[in-house]
Amino acid sequence: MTTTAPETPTALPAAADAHRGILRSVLRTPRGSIAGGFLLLLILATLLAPVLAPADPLRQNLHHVLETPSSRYWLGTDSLGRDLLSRLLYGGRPALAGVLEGVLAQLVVAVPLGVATGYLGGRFDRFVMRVCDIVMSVPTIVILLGVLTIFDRSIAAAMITLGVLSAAGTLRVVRGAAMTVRQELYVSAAELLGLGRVQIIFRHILPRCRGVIIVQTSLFAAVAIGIQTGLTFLGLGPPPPSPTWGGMINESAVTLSRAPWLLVPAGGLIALTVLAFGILGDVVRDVTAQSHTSSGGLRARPASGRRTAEAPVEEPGSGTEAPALLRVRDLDVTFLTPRGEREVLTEVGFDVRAGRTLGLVGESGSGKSVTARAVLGLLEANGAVTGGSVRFRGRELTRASRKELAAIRGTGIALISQEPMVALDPSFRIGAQLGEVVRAHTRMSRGAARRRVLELLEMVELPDPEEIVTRYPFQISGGMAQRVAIAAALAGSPELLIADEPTTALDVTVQADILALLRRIQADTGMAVLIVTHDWGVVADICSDVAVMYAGQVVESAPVEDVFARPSHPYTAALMAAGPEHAPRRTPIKAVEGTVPPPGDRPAGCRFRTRCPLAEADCAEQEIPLLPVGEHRTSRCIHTAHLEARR
Ligand SMILES: Nc1ncnc2c1ncn2[C@@H]1O[C@H](COP(=O)(O)OP(=O)(O)OP(=O)(O)O)[C@@H](O)[C@H]1O
Repeated sequence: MTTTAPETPTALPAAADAHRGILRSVLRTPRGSIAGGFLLLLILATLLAPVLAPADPLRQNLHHVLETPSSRYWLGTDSLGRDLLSRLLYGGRPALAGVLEGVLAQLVVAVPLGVATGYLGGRFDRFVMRVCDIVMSVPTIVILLGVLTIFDRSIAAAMITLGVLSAAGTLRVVRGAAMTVRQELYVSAAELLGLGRVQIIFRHILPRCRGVIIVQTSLFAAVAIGIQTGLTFLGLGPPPPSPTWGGMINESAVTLSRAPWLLVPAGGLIALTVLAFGILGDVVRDVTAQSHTSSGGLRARPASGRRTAEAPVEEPGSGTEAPALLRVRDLDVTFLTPRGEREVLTEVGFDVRAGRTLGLVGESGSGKSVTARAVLGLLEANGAVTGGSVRFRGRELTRASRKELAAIRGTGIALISQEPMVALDPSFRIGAQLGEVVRAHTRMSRGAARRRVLELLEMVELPDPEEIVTRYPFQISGGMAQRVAIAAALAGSPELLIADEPTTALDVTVQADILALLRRIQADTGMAVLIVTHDWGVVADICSDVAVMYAGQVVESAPVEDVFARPSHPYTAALMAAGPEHAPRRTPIKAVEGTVPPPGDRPAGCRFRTRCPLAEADCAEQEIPLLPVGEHRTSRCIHTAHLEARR
């Protein structure tokens, strides 16, 4: 699970392109440029109809009826001798105005509600979805005919109604996109850094939904033009002799056998317009899909692929009397899976004291990440804290409201993650992102926030902060991104920093620098650190206390020197079998034979007993509690004496 990021700036030209603007990317494709160009010309031509039209669209000339195209009448004339080109140009105005009215109505309803429901979820989401179900079951055409009757054939009223009714479908699509973006780590990171919900929606969610919004708008425009012309074909809307595209089709139908050409200009233009909107929607979809693929490396990893750790302790050995800043006790977390409920954490407990660093260690699947997420109140939707407590500065977090948690994040507790790149929104420059975080915590002017950003970048020892602020995340290396993430975490001067494998994704040479930086910042600020790691080198380098996790429990906790000197759980001993003094620095924890049993498959009694060299019959008899094994030390083993004897 360890991935190493190259220390050269990540080259993602496709992603860079994607972020330069959907419109430009669309216009670079042949289909997009033709469809876009056609629509642009159409809009300009209809707007400039009074200038461009060769004749008055209402002027009749009964000497020239039903003419085919000629140098005088470029597109011919209708049954009353009116110039078809002029009527088409003028008729485009109500058609495109109708589309605009419908599109605006749809956007006004669908975008705010779609983004809000996708991001916020919960009861509000469920209520809006039920309303959507009802709206979608209503027969649109019947409502439109009713509206036309009530509003005296007003096409504007009909198109606005069409937009509102169609918003239900678009809302669902936008909601889906917002839900996906909601899972991105940079959104969690923004929450953790203390950004408000409205800020997150405008800065992170909405920009990432714009692709689907444009696609939906284009496709709706294609439908709207069909409906607008259909209604005018039926004689609704502006009464004759006002030119409308639908009306022109209607007129051509009357003389179809005598003058079939009459159908071609209006019919062709409507078909081309519908086609152009459709193609534009397709191209935007392709372009945005490409941009998502090309920035695939920046997406959140699935939950099971992440790491964190915790450990249960009564008084995890710290050797100091400082009160615990973070106190976790008997924490149970359960996930609802396709195979039923699974208790992933059982009675996890540990303390993190001011100025100290607790390392959570354990193999993959031991529950480290879930512990960290539970502390931060960021469990996935299928997970819940089912027991125990998480207290920060004495305040219970498991029952805290969203608002209370938001107030603590960033200024109380901050997070840096394993892959800093995913915690940074690829669409914004570093300076803008950091500035936003700084301003979320302080009521600074933009200028003051900019100075603070430069200060923070200097604090994390980044060379040339003035230049760094102008770069996008994909233009900096993994090590630099981690420093930026640390700078963002420090913006709110947090008392506790949770570092989820902060060096795992980095090049070995950069890992030591980042750890040294963390150590220095901790010494300067006195903040507490909870660090999740697989790496005994990291533990030795930076931790003052250790909590070892196995199969959803803390099995040992102690001051770091004690653990290295004399592990008091066979699992810890097995993990350290190579001996930290012999193990190369910053090497992953040595694997113990076998694997961590998954939540549904844990043995009764001691969870480690199936892999334990010291296991005896009594290990299976009952769950083993955390037992004190010395000052500030606890172990979940009833045979520690045997461990001593084997030394
Ligand atoms: N959303 C979820 N739904 C169901 N099970 C989950 C979910 N998230 C985590 N788990 C399970 O919880 C257990 C602990 O996972 P966790 O990611 O905390 O382990 P970890 O010790 O951090 O491992 P790693 O170091 O590989 O990240 C695993 O068995 C995992 O499958």
